[in-house]
This record gives sequence, structure tokens and C-alpha cells, in this order.
Amino acid sequence: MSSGTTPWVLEADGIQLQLGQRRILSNVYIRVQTGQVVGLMGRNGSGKSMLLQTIFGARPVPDASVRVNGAYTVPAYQRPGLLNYLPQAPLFPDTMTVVEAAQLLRVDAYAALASFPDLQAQLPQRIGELSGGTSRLVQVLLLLHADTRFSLFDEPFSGVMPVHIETLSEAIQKVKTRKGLLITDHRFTELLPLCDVVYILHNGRLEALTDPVQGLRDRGYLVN
Ligand SMILES: Nc1ncnc2c1ncn2[C@@H]1O[C@H](COP(=O)(O)OP(=O)(O)OP(=O)(O)O)[C@@H](O)[C@H]1O
Repeated sequence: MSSGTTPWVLEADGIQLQLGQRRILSNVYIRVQTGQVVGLMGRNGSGKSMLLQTIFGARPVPDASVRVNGAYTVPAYQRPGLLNYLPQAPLFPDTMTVVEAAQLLRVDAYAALASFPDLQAQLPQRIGELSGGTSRLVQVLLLLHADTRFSLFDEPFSGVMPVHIETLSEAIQKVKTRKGLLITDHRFTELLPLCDVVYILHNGRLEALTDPVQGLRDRGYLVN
């Protein structure tokens, strides 16, 4: 896939979400473009997953505007080749093999796992037979290499061992030359160096941090 010279821009605007008495998202605006990794930070329960689900289109909310290159695109998942989404929960059935999952996404599994030779040996295995961290890593790699303009990842590093996070981060850096990535993860120290833009979600409001490290320190997300 080639994104050409003009970047693609994915924007979500006016996102409001109320669950019971609680306002989860208040008039949220977020922007991701191809060539960027955008980090979404926030405390447990701040609404990060809800926001990703809303952008993807899995959670309809009133008055939400999701636009691609300025054109209204709701639900975004219906537009072929636009975006994919890794939820916190497993994406594929346990009985599916890694090869079958790759075929479903039209991904060359061998190429997608090229940075992880040990994983290539597990291609014929059922996803339910992989360890938790390996399963997570495989899912992230397959979605990362799928032919979409954008990928939305909800906790891609969850359960993945540090040395693999390092290799995965290198793969993300390579892929972002043709993709826009919106990533939320609590592994701030691993995620931050990858990010071109960092947003923080707090009390329903989304704020872009001009100095992400200092901004996260000031808010008590980073100790040092
Ligand atoms: N089905 C539901 N009904 C009511 N409230 C819900 C429901 N699902 C989630 N919530 C609440 O919505 C809020 C936002 O949840 P969300 O999963 O988006 O948070 P998050 O920022 O992704 O958290 P985490 O970092 O722990 O994954 C939480 O307070 C959660 O308790």
C-alpha cells in the first residue's frame, strides 16, 4: 500500500458519551494522520477504550463526527481499507490458527512476523494455545501489517515481554511511514518515545500535550 505524498487525516469531533449519571467523554476532538503515532494516555476508567470504539464505529454516540480527509465517515469500519482496531479483549476465536487469522486480514503472516522468528514457528498453532503475551503480540503484528490507512490499538503491549515490546516498537516505526496509528497503553515509558502526538484524557476532556513528558510528570503519570 502506498499513502502517496499527501497524508490521510482521520478526525473525530464532538464526541460525547454519557453512561448513567456519568459523563465519560465531553466534546472530544482527536486527530491522527498517516505518518504519525498518536498516543492516548489516561487513568484506568477515563474512557480511552470508549473513545477508540467510537472512532472505529463499534459504539454509536449521538452527534459524533468522524471524518477522513474532511469527509464524514460513520461508521468508519464500514469503509474498506480505512482502519482496523485491536480491542482489549481477544480479537480472534481461540480455535482459529495464526495462519487463518492472517488470511482473514489478507496479511502475509510470515512477513508480518518476520521480526520474531520464534513466532513464525507458531503459525500453524491455534490462537487459544498461545501464551497470553504471544497471542497479544501476534494480534498486534497482524493488524499492524494489514493493508489499512489507520490502526487503533487498545493496550497492544499488554502482557508482552519488554524485549518484544522493543522489537514491536521498531516494527511500528517502520509501518507508520504508510499508516496512522492511535495507541493507548499504560506502558507510558515504552509508548512515549514512539509518539509524534500525545493526548491525555481526564474528566472526559481530551487535551493535546505540548511537552508530553513534563505534562505527564505534572499530572502524576510519570515519577521521573
Ligand atoms: N457497559 C458499561 N456500562 C456502564 N459503564 C461502563 C460500561 N463499560 C465501561 N463503563 C465505564 O466507562 C468508563 C470508561 O471505560 P473505558 O473502558 O473506556 O476506560 P479506559 O480508560 O479504557 O480504562 P482502562 O485504562 O482501565 O482500560 C469506566 O468508568 C467504566 O467503568
